Amino acid sequence: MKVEEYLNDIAEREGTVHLTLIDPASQPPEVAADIAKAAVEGGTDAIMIGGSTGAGGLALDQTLLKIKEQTDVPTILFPGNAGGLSIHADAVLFMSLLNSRDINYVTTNQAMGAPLVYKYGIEPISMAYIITEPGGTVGWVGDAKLIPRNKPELAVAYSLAGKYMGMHYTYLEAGSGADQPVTPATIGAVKHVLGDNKLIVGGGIRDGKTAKICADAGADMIVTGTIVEETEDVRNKIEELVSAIKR
Ligand SMILES: CC(C)=CCC/C(C)=C/CC/C(C)=C/CC/C(C)=C/COP(=O)(O)OP(=O)(O)O
Ligand SMILES: O=P(O)(O)OC[C@@H](O)CO
Ligand SMILES: [Mg+2]
Repeated sequence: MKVEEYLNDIAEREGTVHLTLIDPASQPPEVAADIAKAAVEGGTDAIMIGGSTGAGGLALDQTLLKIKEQTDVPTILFPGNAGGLSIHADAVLFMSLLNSRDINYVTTNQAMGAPLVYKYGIEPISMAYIITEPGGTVGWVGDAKLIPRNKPELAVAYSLAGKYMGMHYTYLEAGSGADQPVTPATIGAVKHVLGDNKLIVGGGIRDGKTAKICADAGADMIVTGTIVEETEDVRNKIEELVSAIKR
């Protein structure tokens, strides 16, 4: 089964998908694999691998290989640029940062990376990537014209544009480690216009209660990264998040 189908199927059956984001630059491959294994035991549906700085090359390949030794859920690349691709991944969130001012993040990295995706046989999942305030490192690196927190209509406009350009997924990002996630009002307004297209929400989600607010507002998939890196008991934390968002 394709990864996209696998995720959509879980979203339909269980209400919401949980994705664990691992930054290959944050820990050695063995440690990343231990985190991934505990996350899968806690009920996460797939592992996303990426980072906005220094997340490519050998560390990326080795992190993927170790994770694949320890887990059997799909591995999905979340590349900061064309260097964030690896032959060892199952799929890639093939995204355009729609509200970037920098053409590199709108189409150039995609063009430079596309031949590798083709050659390696990685499944591309087309995605509109939209960054809201506060935006964090990824907002800065991606030179995003950040959507104000209290302007759902701007997030709606970009999301609709992505849908009309044929992108299957939309990702509303508040930035890794954000003090607060995207507002429920923005999530709800975007999901309303997306209809069956899948909505991913991430950035600043640290507990089950917050994850549930995002899921109830309309998120089909919830991404958590920082909290997984920071917590002592990964399995327990993922269980908390997963049980809050699944029916
Ligand atoms: C499709 C291809 C080949 C490339 C896409 C290139 C684009 C559009 C990138 C968007 C901008 C960008 C820098 C995205 C990075 C996404 C990401 C992995 C963010 C989260 O990383 P963390 O490592 O959790 O956060 P920090 O970077 O803050 O550590
Ligand atoms: O690290 P956190 O805050 O969980 O954010 C995850 C993801 O949305 C970052 O791209
Ligand atoms: Mg990082």
